[in-house]
Amino acid sequence: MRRRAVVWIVWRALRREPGLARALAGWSVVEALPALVIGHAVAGAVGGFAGGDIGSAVRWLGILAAVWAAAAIGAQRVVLVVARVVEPFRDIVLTHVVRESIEGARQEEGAAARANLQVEVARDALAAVITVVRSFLFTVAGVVIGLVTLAPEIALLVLPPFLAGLGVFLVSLPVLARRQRDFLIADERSVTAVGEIAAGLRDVVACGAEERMGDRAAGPVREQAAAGRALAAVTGMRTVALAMGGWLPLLAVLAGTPWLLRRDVTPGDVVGALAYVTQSLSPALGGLVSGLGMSGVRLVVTLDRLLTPPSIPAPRRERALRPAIEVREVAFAYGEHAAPLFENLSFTLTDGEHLAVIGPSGIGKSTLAALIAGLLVPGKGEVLAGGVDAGSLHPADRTLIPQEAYVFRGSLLENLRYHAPDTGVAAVARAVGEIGLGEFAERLGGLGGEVDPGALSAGERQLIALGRAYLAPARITILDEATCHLDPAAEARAEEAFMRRGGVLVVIAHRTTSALRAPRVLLMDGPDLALGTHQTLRENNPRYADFLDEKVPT
Ligand SMILES: Nc1ncnc2c1ncn2[C@@H]1O[C@H](COP(=O)(O)OP(=O)(O)OP(=O)(O)O)[C@@H](O)[C@H]1O
Repeated sequence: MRRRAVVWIVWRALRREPGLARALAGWSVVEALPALVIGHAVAGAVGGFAGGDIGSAVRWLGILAAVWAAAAIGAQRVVLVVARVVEPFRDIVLTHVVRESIEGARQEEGAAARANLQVEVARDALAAVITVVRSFLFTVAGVVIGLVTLAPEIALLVLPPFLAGLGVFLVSLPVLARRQRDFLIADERSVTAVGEIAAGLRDVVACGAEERMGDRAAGPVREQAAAGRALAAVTGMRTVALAMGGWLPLLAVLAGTPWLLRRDVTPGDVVGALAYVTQSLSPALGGLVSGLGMSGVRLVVTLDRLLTPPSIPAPRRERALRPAIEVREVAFAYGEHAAPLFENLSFTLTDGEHLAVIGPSGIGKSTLAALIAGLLVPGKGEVLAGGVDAGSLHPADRTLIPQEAYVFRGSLLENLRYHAPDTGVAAVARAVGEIGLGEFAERLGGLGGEVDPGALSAGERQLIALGRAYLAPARITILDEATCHLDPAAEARAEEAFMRRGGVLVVIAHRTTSALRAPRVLLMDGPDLALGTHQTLRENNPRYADFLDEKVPT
């Protein structure tokens, strides 16, 4: 379908302007003139010099120089004509993609913008393919005519190995195209995987999930390496084709020279034949092999993307609309012989739910946060976020703020809009008010005020990180003692802002007062975990009551 579409579009462009086909053919002939003339000119010049007819030799060289000059003009005109042939291709493909976009077949964010870029790439690739194939055909035609008119015996020596090399290349082309395509796709996958990890690197380090993330990236990287090796194997076929088609004819002429001389072929004709092979035939085959191998494959891969509707409908959007956490029979331990932190943990949080996790230091609260964020993998059971494995979440789908907040040198606005760069200033100002950043922003001189990370207190840094998470598009927010440097009133204000914001909120509590605000509370105080509301836990769970009594002075 793709190949037919390309041929159809090129055909339409040529039919729309019949003069275009004529101009392309005419200028291609001019461009290929040296391929036709070079052997005769060299043979004539050698014959002239050898026979003492310097005038004839110089005339032949003059003809060759004139032909090269004409070919240079021809090459320039060919570029202009090819540009006119491929321009309608750009318009037709782009119209097709935009129509699909409007009709909803591919309602991905930024699809049209990305398609525009890809269409440019495809157009350039098509121009390169047309240029290369056309140049090859006209050059080979020129060489064949030149050889046959120079000495048909030489054509007999040159053409069979050349055609064999061409055949090997054409046979290997589909496999080469497939392998190159696989390699490009594997390359993109590994870049995406590494890019996603890089985007969440701070969380990864904060949660000690380097190994897990390394494992996650290792799969695509290994696949890319395998695709690279498979590609290298067929690339060898290309070298064989080039050696057969480009260099065997040369050897055949050299080895056949005695035979040629016996059949009254002159030494000048033999040198002329060598010029045909080395200056025209071999470079033409090399150009076809590398041009089709690169531009042809790029054209096929890009058109594939453009003309085939995506088979996987944008999963991220849907997940973002239905945030939910499902922790199912999870067991986790750091290492084989370590005591398990959880043995059979299960709970579900739906959109709008808010859970506070409380428990003594070192019991595993941050570990639970990392499991929910998908930064750690449970030993048993599973953690789902938005219906998929939490480990496969895109970093933009959830926000995890650890204790030590990250801010960078730049304006307060830049710091706050880090995860949502398109947010309007009015929305940022509202978030500042909600989170309780107003006073600090005022001191800084407004949203444009410069943030100097070293000059800020830990609490101020936390407020900025909270404001940033509040504005982030993620609908799953995990605050891992992210308010520990705030005073209780500021902490309450920030948590309440997140509760009003919606989505799923998990607060790893630094103070037990967080539990009083949360509709659901998870008490971690040993392997038996208790989950309930503050009220039910207080009434039914003596450990919870003790824990609160210890922590909250009455
Ligand atoms: N990467 C790790 N490798 C091995 N053990 C770890 C690792 N991270 C944490 N631990 C251990 O796991 C246990 C739980 O740690 P975790 O940080 O989850 O507890 P916590 O309840 O969040 O503690 P705190 O309130 O002090 O932050 C602790 O004993 C800790 O030493």
